[in-house]
Amino acid sequence: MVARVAGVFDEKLTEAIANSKILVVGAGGIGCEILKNLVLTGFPNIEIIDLDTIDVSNLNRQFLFHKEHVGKSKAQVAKDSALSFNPNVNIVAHHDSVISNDYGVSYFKQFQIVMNALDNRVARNHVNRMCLAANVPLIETGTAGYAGQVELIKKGLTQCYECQPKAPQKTYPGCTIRNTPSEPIHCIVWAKHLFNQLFGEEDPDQDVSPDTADPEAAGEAGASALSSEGTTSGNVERKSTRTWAAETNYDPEKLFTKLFGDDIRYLLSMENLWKKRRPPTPLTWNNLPGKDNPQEQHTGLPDQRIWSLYECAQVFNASCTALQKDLKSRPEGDHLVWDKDEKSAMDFVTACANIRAHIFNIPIKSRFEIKSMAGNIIPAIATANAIVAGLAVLRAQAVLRGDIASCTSVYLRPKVNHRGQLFVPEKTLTPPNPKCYVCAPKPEVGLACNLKQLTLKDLTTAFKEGLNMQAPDATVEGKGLVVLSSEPGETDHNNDKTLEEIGLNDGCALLVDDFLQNYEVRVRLQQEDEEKLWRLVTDTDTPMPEPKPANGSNGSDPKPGPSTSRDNDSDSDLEIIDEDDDEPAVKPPKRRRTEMNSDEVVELC
Ligand SMILES: Nc1ncnc2c1ncn2[C@@H]1O[C@H](COP(=O)(O)OP(=O)(O)OP(=O)(O)O)[C@@H](O)[C@H]1O
Ligand SMILES: [Zn+2]
Repeated sequence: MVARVAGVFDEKLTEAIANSKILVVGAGGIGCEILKNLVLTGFPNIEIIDLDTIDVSNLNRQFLFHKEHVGKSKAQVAKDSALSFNPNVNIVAHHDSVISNDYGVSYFKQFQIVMNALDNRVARNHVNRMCLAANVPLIETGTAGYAGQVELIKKGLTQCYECQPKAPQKTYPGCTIRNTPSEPIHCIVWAKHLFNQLFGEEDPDQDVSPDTADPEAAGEAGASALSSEGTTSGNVERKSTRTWAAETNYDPEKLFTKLFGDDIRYLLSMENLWKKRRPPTPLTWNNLPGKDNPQEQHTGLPDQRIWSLYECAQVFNASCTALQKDLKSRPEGDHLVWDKDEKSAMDFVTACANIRAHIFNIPIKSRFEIKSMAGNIIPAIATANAIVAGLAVLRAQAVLRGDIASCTSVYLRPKVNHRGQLFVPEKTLTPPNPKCYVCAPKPEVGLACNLKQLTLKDLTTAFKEGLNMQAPDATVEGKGLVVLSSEPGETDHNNDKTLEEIGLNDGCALLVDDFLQNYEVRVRLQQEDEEKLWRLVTDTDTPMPEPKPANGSNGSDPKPGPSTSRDNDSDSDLEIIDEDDDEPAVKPPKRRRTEMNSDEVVELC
């Protein structure tokens, strides 16, 4: 292996590699490449964690996996394949989530470097905190299509993964989704919400029924709707879609009639909506176009063929039945999770999105196109993964040499820029944000909420979802009074009490900590009567300190530096650079991190 060939690396690096232990988190597109590079470079001790099993769709770019491995643990197969290149490496594979109690701070402390090859923000945030707590350098990687990035996160020296706020996820106004869709994506989001309402985790923000509070309808909806013929069938009564469906035993015809007939008639009765728009056309189960049309000759892949409306209804029928069966086979209270790779789930969304699109005169799409839009799929490019993994291992070598200053973030651009660069390095390390609510010496954040309404249960959700904690404990600052305990049963009896009821008021500060993450943050409560239950107030306007030119970097280069922004549709949380010649060289890059999970956040309008 390279590190053992005399003269390739200097003695210091050869020794550092020989004594190193590296953790790779994620054995997907980038993780497999990193593992292969580490093994071929001669790194002797590696651990790899991945929670997933191998899917056939991974085989086109995850070259440690082959057809016979489908269904097997990614971590284990990655280990076995990598050992075939170099059987002398000590690799430990964990088929597990990195967000597990088994991987605490002391686990992380045994590594010289952690390398992230993940695909979601929650896991990235978690590893970021573990590495800060353990004071282990973290090399964070990501790709989106042909673009990619590698950045080093080192406590006290660089920004952490959470130093800059992430741009919000792509949102669509709730009334567009529920009342006035105009693009295929609106129907696809609606169909995914419908899946959750019927079979998944019910979320009140994902209501799919007509929105009578739509300001555009200006209150005239209710009266005319109630008097209209189509709403006498019980559908104006706004009961939960799940309750209604269960009462009909998920009868596909009845569901179809409600969703694509009665609800559409209800929408039509909101006349203001259709003054400047083409009104939708309600459908009837027994009278759908396309039944007698022979399938047109189609030469592409089956998934690329566009279904007739009749076929959509057939698929709706079959997928509803299959999903209901799946739901019924699970323990009481369990639910399905939408997955683009689950046949019935994908069929259901394709059929519902297309039926709704037809109703609203929106072009209908093939299953292939809908899958790509519903799953926010940016094609994963094997070469981009390989380049990023190569850069990551070069950075790992620099860290082991002690040359942290040269480990500036590097961006892989989809095309060469006007300076002929495909790889664009930052000129300097970007220092930590002193106001970061994760890596600041005394992390602090505001929580704006209505103290009269927010319950302790909601507070737990705010800490889990807003602060990305796994098991928060909270006490009142200065009093030591325990407000929330992660120990089951300790504070559960207060779950439904509001913050006001337990004596918390405006300006009160809580000390909130997560034992697993070794993370504590001071949370100031701020009374606010907003419609949103809670929101975090971060000090994001604080200007970043000027970065000092790093040794060995081209910090004195008078050429303008890159400004960065994130690809809003990226699932891999990637920063894409736009070159901006007007930026001064020393100005710190403005960063916006965004990440699309497959679920869009829908804002109420
Ligand atoms: N909490 C976690 N713990 C361990 N591994 C994780 C965790 N979250 C995600 N991963 C793993 O990170 C890897 C990311 O790889 P990649 O981005 O190539 O995604 P993929 O799931 O392999 O591909 P695709 O999403 O395109 O189907 C995946 O193998 C995934 O299982
Ligand atoms: Zn930070």
